Amino acid sequence: MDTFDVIVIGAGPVGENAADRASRTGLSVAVVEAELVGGECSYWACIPSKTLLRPGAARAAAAAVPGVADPGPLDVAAVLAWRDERTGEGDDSGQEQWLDSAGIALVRGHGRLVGERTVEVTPAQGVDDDVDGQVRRLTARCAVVVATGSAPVVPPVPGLAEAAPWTSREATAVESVPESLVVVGGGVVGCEMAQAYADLGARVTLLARGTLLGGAEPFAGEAVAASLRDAGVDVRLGVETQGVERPEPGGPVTVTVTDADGAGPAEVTAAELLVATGRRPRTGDVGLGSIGLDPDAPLAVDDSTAVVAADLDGAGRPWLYACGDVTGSVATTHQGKYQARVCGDVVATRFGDDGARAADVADAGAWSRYRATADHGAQTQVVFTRPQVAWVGPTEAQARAAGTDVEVVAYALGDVAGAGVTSPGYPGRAQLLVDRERRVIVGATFVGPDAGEMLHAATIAVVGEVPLDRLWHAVPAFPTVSEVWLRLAETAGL
Ligand SMILES: Cc1cc2nc3c(=O)[nH]c(=O)nc-3n(C[C@H](O)[C@H](O)[C@H](O)COP(=O)(O)OP(=O)(O)OC[C@H]3O[C@@H](n4cnc5c(N)ncnc54)[C@H](O)[C@@H]3O)c2cc1C
Ligand SMILES: NC(=O)c1ccc[n+]([C@@H]2O[C@H](COP(=O)([O-])OP(=O)(O)OC[C@H]3O[C@@H](n4cnc5c(N)ncnc54)[C@H](O)[C@@H]3O)[C@@H](O)[C@H]2O)c1
Repeated sequence: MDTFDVIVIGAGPVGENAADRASRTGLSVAVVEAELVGGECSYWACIPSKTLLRPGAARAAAAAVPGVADPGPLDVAAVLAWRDERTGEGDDSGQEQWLDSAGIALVRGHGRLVGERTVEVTPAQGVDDDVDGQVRRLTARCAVVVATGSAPVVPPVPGLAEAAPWTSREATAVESVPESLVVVGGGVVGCEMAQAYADLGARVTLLARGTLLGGAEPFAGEAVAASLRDAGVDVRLGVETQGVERPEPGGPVTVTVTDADGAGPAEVTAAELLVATGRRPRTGDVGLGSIGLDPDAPLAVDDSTAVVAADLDGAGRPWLYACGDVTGSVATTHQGKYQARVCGDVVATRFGDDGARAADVADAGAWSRYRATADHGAQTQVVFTRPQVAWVGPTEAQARAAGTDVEVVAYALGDVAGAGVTSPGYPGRAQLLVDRERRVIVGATFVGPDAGEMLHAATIAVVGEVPLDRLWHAVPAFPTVSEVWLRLAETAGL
């Protein structure tokens, strides 16, 4: 059967979720996947990177506690073996079985729109495809969801592409750790991989155009830069990459940089080079031109995840949806899956049960399950460096630029009793942004060991718009690091 109610292009974490939710009112759903079911996150991003980072964090936590013997260097082979175990060594048969058990059809191959609600699937390189070298044409009775993710950007620096640099794929899939690594880009991937490779014993140089972690509060990037330097990483801020040379394929690579003020040039030579300069939504080869959309732009969506620029179907309903990295509005698995839950529920309700409940979607309020409202002011992110950096909502600068009069309330994590019994010199800081007019928290940043585990309390406070006076009654347990919430409330005047 080549006709389904819903076709999802891309079976990453986001596409899988959207397909699952869309099938819950009995709609037939197919997902088209060109590589591995589970997407970037499972095999070349979140999961491998976190397994590479966790051993170093565990070692540092143990080493910080008096009386614990020096844990010594990491067992690199064991770390890589654990990474392989967690990523399933590129075997997606478990994910395939899950799709099967959920009643979702998997079509392996490369999907492209060729008109309204029509998707052509062609063989994809290196994939055991279902199209047997043939082109297969799928028709969707109701909706098409694009969840094709994103691809790394390699900037047009002279010699860079020719040097065959690593992107995050090679960095997370490594079989042996190079003696030295130069990382271009001081964002999330650059900082996490600089941390991981320093932990694994490589001599690391991190080249950042500006400061580190530009999307977070400035104090977060400063803390990560200081800690990476303590770990032996050569962190160079405010440098511009001018050129790359690699005379022998696989041989040493030399990067030429200048300071922002033009000083230099200086050269950095290393055994390997990682480019971590951002990602772009994967829209270029999805056939968007066939339906009059710009293939070079992210697929902008409204709060119901309907693609804004797409035409409606004959009954006046949106038929094209998108979620995850491809929208350009989120770049994490958890926010993409949030969009996917909204998308799947919108599609299932709008088109399922013969459309009997379509009005539920049309009339939905901002905080209904049919609107991705948290995308606007409550996106979360955790960076798994040491210290970890975790935040929800806008930074102070972003909040002020949006016209919100915020009070900044900050407290040193090391000054709470729970930190004092965790380890001497416990580092870190918690910061809340309080809307002065409404007396609710609109943003929060935590920097410290395991800071990501403290984030969700803040996310609940932001999404729930919990008044500070009520938050006062949420009593953190003694002696935990989360007692910082009490200290923050006191600092805010309670
Ligand atoms: C190194 C690294 C570490 C990261 N760590 C984290 C983390 O710790 N936490 C976090 O939340 N996020 C993390 N991210 C971000 C996270 O990986 C992405 O946000 C997430 O993978 C997006 O999911 P997605 O389903 O939108 O896209 P993807 O995971 O990219 O999946 C898209 C899928 O679509 C398929 N596809 C694309 N085009 C087609 C086509 N035309 N036809 C058929 N199939 C197609 C692809 O093969 C792929 O399987 C990390 C990213 C990187 C690079
Ligand atoms: N823990 C997590 O949630 C996690 C981990 C890794 C990646 N991710 C996601 O993956 C996405 C991609 O990560 P990323 O680090 O590649 O992107 P990023 O946008 O976080 O950082 C890119 C960095 O590269 C710099 N840059 C851009 N062009 C440059 C150039 N020509 N020369 C030097 N520097 C340049 C930018 O100034 C920026 O600092 C992120 O948006 C992030 O959300 C998430």
